[in-house]
Amino acid sequence: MSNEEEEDVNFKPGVEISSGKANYVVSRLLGEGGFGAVYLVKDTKTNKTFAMKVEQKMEKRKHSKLKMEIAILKLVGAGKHFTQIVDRGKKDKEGYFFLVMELVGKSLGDLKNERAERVFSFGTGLGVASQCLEAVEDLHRTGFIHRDLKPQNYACGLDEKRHNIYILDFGIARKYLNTKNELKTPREAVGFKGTVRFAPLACHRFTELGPRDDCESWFYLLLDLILPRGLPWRKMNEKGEVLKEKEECRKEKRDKLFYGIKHASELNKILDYIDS
Ligand SMILES: Nc1ncnc2c1ncn2[C@@H]1O[C@H](COP(=O)(O)OP(=O)(O)OP(=O)(O)O)[C@@H](O)[C@H]1O
Repeated sequence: MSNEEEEDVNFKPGVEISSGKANYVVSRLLGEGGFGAVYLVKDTKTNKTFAMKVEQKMEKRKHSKLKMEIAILKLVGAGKHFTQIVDRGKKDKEGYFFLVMELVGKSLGDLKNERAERVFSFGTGLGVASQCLEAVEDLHRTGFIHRDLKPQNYACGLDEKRHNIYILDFGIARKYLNTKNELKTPREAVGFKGTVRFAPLACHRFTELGPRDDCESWFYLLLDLILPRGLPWRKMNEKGEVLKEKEECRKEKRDKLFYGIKHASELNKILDYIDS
């Protein structure tokens, strides 16, 4: 494969992309991830704005993240916590896939960081997190787990949908049910996937994840939104060190985990419930 083929798609503002359905013009880059980029685009006929996620086609990449996202968004259908698919396509000559979807607003991570105290109030955090959990529940019903829940992968809607929370980025989601709706046989060893700060214990231990592990990441997300001092392992990068801290926070460091917030006993119960 030539270097040229491996170069990432890099759209400048003004670039036009046409599909069988519509013509889109790129306004600006919204964000970049490991496998592609998301652009703000406008339908040139209707002037409506959307988000376009673009992924470079690569022979060496066995599984397209974008195809996975499209498959999941199709499965969940009109779920209120999922961005609706507007259009999708493949550009064989230019070598990329694209997905045009409903445009959403800022991520929970960005909204939290914009606050002076870099934290939501307990009430806001709880309200937001309960919508985040609803979204995961809807996803689990389709037989998939997300495996990378974090404030950066949730966003608020726009305008009249500004109080609605959307779940984003299904690039490392995995099917946990087989065609008979039974749990798939767990693999013996699994590579670390996801984000160290929000990873469940099972991920650190290289074992197969299931729906409960998404719930564990969701619980870390809830704490991240409301803890004035952040998660106890927020400054650690080394996976082994983070695992040790997460384990200790189950035992002698429980108080440290919930330091500075009310309703610690209820939060304790939620963590025990997830762990059991
Ligand atoms: N529908 C959307 N509307 C507005 N912004 C979006 C939308 N989807 C994604 N974004 C933004 O684009 C950025 C990248 O999105 P996303 O995380 O889905 O991409 P990714 O390539 O899968 O990233 P990663 O490699 O981190 O998993 C994020 O900042 C996200 O907030």
